[in-house]
Amino acid sequence: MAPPGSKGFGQSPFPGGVDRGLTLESISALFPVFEQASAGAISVDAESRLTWINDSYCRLLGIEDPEAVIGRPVAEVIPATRMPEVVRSGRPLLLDIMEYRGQQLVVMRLPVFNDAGTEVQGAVAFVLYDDLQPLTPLVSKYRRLQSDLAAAKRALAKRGARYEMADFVGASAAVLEVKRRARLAAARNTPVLLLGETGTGKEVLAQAVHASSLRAERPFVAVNVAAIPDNLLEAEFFGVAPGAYTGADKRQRQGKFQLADGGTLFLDEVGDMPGHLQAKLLRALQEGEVEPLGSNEVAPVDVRVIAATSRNLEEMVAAGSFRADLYYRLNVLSIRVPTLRERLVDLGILCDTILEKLAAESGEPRAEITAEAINVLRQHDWPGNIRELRNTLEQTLALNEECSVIDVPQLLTALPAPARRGRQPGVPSAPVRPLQEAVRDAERSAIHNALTASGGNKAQAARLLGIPRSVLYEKLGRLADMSENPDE
Ligand SMILES: Nc1ncnc2c1ncn2[C@@H]1O[C@H](COP(=O)(O)OP(=O)(O)OP(=O)(O)O)[C@@H](O)[C@H]1O
Repeated sequence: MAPPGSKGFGQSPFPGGVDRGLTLESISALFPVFEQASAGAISVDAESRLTWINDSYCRLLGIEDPEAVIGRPVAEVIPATRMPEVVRSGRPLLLDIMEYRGQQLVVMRLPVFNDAGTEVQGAVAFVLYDDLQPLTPLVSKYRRLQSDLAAAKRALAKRGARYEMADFVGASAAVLEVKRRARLAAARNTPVLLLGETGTGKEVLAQAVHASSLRAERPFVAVNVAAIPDNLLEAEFFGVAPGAYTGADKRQRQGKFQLADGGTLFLDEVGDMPGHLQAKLLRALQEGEVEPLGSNEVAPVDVRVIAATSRNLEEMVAAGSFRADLYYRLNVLSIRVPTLRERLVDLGILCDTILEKLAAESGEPRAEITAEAINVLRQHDWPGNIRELRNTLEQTLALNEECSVIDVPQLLTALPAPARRGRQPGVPSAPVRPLQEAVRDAERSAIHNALTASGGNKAQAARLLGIPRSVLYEKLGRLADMSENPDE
């Protein structure tokens, strides 16, 4: 039956029109059909007191003396009933599952209106099924879909965070301390600040903290502040309201904060954040709300922030280029991630893990590395840290076909020049040459090192070298000219 006021199409089944709720008169024709087809029926008055109950419902509920329950509030007789809600709202509950002493009953509840259709004068209810058996296929399909959904959500969350605590490899005292603090961070919900040079594993650690936290099943969203042009950062972080500017999407575009809702947002290179956005980030952290670009409304977000930087934030605060209030907000729990130079004892285990990963990625047999080769690696300074170590091992394998054991000669094909010279005190490490030539070679080697460490990323290499990107391009151009005309 169409509810009062609803629209429909085609020829109406009720030519006289339907403009009232169910009245006693209209329900009386249908009542016997429902009553006999169902496993039980009751009616209540405008105060939700039981006015009538049939035999089968009494049997179902185990009521021996029906007279004793008539006139009592229905909720006293059937504690899980929602009849009072139907009487109060005047809205039917067409299908509901109600628990009664361990059984699950599928029930339908309908409000009953007075003749004028203006006031609820009670309600009737029918037990459609007293056993879920006939609904089993439906229920099991629902359960299967629920568990597929949960599995898909878990897989999605894992895709966000690929690393766990065990992936932060190392057994040195410095690494054990890092892991102790990371576990502490995982158990809390406060912001975490990861400090360390490029390639030391800050992102690995951020993912590990997320994976060990209560938010592990929720998203892990990473954003590298240095990699996004300043004018796009605000939209990237906080999203864009529909039609915020000419050409903007008609729909709302979610920012990283909204995408990370319920989970963790990893802000890499937070020291590169421009001033005006630092204020907005501070507000998001303090108030737990964000304001999409072009919107005057704020939206609540529940995000745990892990920030990382290779820059000296304290110095930046002193110089006025990083807000002190944001710094203190981010620096609730800080973890200094050690450089590879500080934990050379971990070289062996790191090489082992990296070679294992490289084999899994390429499908080739796993290569071994000799103790002598590791000794050579120990001589190097590793400005690009573990990322550089990984690149060096990857290049060694690429340059030495079918290499099953990496020994010193294989390693030297890929290792940047300075480490090859070794450190022999008292013996010149290279022939004495004119200073200009030595400086040029040192510059070439420093640039080569930085590019290897950054995996060819020139912006990152320039940062490692402590020079602007434009200067790096200029130097690369000059070095290229020199290799073409070596006598210049
Ligand atoms: N402790 C570790 N154990 C194993 N692998 C590591 C470890 N730390 C880093 N790596 C590997 O080194 C590479 C660089 O790590 P990651 O990106 O986490 O460094 P980062 O400090 O965040 O660098 P950046 O500051 O340049 O973003 C990755 O390939 C990562 O798998």
